[in-house]
Amino acid sequence: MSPVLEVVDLRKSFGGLVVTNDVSISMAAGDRVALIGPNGAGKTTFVNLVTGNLSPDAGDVRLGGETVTRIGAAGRVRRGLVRSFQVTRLFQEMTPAEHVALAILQRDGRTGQMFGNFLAMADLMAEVTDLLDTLGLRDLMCRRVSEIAYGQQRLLEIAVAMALKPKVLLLDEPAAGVPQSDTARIEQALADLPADLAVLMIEHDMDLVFRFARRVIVLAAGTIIFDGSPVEVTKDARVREAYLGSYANASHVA
Ligand SMILES: Nc1ncnc2c1ncn2[C@@H]1O[C@H](COP(=O)(O)OP(=O)(O)OP(=O)(O)O)[C@@H](O)[C@H]1O
Repeated sequence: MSPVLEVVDLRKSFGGLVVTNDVSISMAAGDRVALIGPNGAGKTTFVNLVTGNLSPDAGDVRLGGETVTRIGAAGRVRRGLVRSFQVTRLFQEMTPAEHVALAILQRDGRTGQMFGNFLAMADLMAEVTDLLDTLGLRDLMCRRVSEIAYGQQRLLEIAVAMALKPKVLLLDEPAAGVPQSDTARIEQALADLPADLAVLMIEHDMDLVFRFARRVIVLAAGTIIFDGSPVEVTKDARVREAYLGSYANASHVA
């Protein structure tokens, strides 16, 4: 299958520190990839380079075969590369329905036409309602974000990302900070993502990684030290040493 995302020899330094060291990965439609590694390994920097929030010193990013290295973040979103919206970027005074509606209008290049015509408005609201329903947020769609629980805000991030109809979705610790009682709902939302969507998730929670990912990439000091199956990752000596140690020894994985 031809890749939807290709990252080729990506390199980035901050001062004298090489944070992304000739990193290459390729993802196909339907991939479920977890990106793991110790704190400071360069995971967030890598995602920022892929999304266009940072410029690399060298290397290329390709989406569906098109080189987008010199295209900004908004242009990459239009081409189907979407990163989950961060809770910190949600507008506390706005409702989930308004967030999702704005994302749909942005996707369709209609942000100036929110109150265009009645039929278009009805279609928009139907799509908003459907999407929020899928994520279990329908009953909250007209509440302010400030009034809904943190776990629900994280679900709203996923809803906003999905409203943009991505081909590649990058998720940064989607369940971080969510109380244990609400993580099952987030895991369900991840399990329900469209089968043909390529998903790359940064995650520290190894139980979630092993339930979600069919492929694991390990970054350490800006270099990929492993790219393979979840079962193999626990057996890899370098990964155990750099990161997994106690988890693998506790043999949580079959
Ligand atoms: N804008 C910046 N300027 C200078 N150094 C930076 C900058 N951004 C990140 N770094 C450094 O780059 C290294 C990698 O950081 P990054 O946040 O990408 O790691 P990470 O793997 O995402 O870590 P964590 O798991 O803690 O989020 C760290 O040493 C960090 O201090």
